[in-house]
Amino acid sequence: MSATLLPGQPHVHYENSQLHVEGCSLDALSITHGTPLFVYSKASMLDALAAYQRGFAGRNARICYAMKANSSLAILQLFAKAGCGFDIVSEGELARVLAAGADASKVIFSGVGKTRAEMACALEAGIGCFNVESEAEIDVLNEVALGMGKQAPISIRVNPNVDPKTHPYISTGLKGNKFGIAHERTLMTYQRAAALPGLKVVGIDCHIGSQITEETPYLDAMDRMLDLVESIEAAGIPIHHIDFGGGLGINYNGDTPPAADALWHKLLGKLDARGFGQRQLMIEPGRSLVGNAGVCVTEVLYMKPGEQKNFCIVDAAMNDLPRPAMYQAFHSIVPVKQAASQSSGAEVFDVVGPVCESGDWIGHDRTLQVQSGDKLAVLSAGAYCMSMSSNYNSRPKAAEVLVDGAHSHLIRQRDSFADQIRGEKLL
Ligand SMILES: Cc1ncc(COP(=O)(O)O)c(C=O)c1O
Ligand SMILES: N[C@@H](CCCC[NH3+])C(=O)O
Repeated sequence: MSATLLPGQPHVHYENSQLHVEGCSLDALSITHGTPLFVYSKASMLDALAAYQRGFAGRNARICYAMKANSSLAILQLFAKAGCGFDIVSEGELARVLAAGADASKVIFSGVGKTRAEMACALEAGIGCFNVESEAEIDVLNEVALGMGKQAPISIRVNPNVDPKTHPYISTGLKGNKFGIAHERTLMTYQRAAALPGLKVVGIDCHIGSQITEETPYLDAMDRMLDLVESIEAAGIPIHHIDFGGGLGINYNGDTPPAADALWHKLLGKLDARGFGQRQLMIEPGRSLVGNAGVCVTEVLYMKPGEQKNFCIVDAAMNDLPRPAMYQAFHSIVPVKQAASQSSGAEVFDVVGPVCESGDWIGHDRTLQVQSGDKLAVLSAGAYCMSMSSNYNSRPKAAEVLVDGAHSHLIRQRDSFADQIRGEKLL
């Protein structure tokens, strides 16, 4: 018996040439549940969480899982049971975390466009904090809270103008981004918010971007945040918690982000040095908790040799895995069964889906030894894949399985076509 680990995927390995997630064979799971199929490792998610927990040992810290990365109920339940709070960005996300058993007081609500209805719903549920993103939102939240006879707990999300050195679509902490309140306007905005009777200032927040693989942007952002906390407190407004957002990257293609515990060791050093070491901390990690825990299994439908390109057409598509089309993102693609001879017969293919768009690709120029009927696994598909999937081309959303050791649990069935047309009316 031979076990071969895959880089960056601690719970995905070949055993006797068959790809496994923990103790479950992906070939067997895809025979039972069909393809495309998302398969997640519970141990991988809990290990990723443990790295943050180690980093915060002995500190007053709360890990609020940014559920937009993967909002499957069973995954939310797993993090809720592990003691996490949640970072949400819509009423729909609030409904999901509450359905999964989350403690509302550990929920924080981010996003630049919260509606009055969403604010009211979150106030009614008793969430822990609104991360307010504009001066206009401050006034609306104050009005909504007063109308309900409540006070809304708030942090102001600061845009620290730090370059996270990531894809421009997932950078959020630069002046040109729509997120947060400009660093220079932060103090006056706190002073305004603190004077409003419907609001209670509890913290400060930032989130500078996603898939960050360097520590410098975090260290710079922390300096800027602590400067602000000092000036806000000097103006007589106490800041009970510091929320430092999420954004830590994962290994997709040889990326080497810092480990969560090592990064936080450095950041806590900064907090300690400036006397903020005992302040309550919050973070909002998404991708780094779930990204490397998931794979998407897909079956090869057709091999299509061409004059300029060879295509390997699979049954997963941009509606299941939108990241390549949206950000030219790279996901490793590996066979579910390793061929007897690794080198002979391998060719270079574009791996593409059935959707009617030239942008429907999963991998460009991949060297594979495949034929129709074979299965492939798209790696690092735990974050921003299922949660960004759609029914484009009226394709059903894929099923999802959570693996726990040798056990597998179907946590979401493939959509039915009846589900897709429910709620629509013929004229
Ligand atoms: C406000 C906020 N918090 C947290 C996250 C989670 O980011 P990531 O999945 O990169 O950790 C995001 C997404 O970038 C976000 O917009
Ligand atoms: N959807 C992005 C991350 C967005 C983070 C949310 N602000 C991705 O797949 O990389």
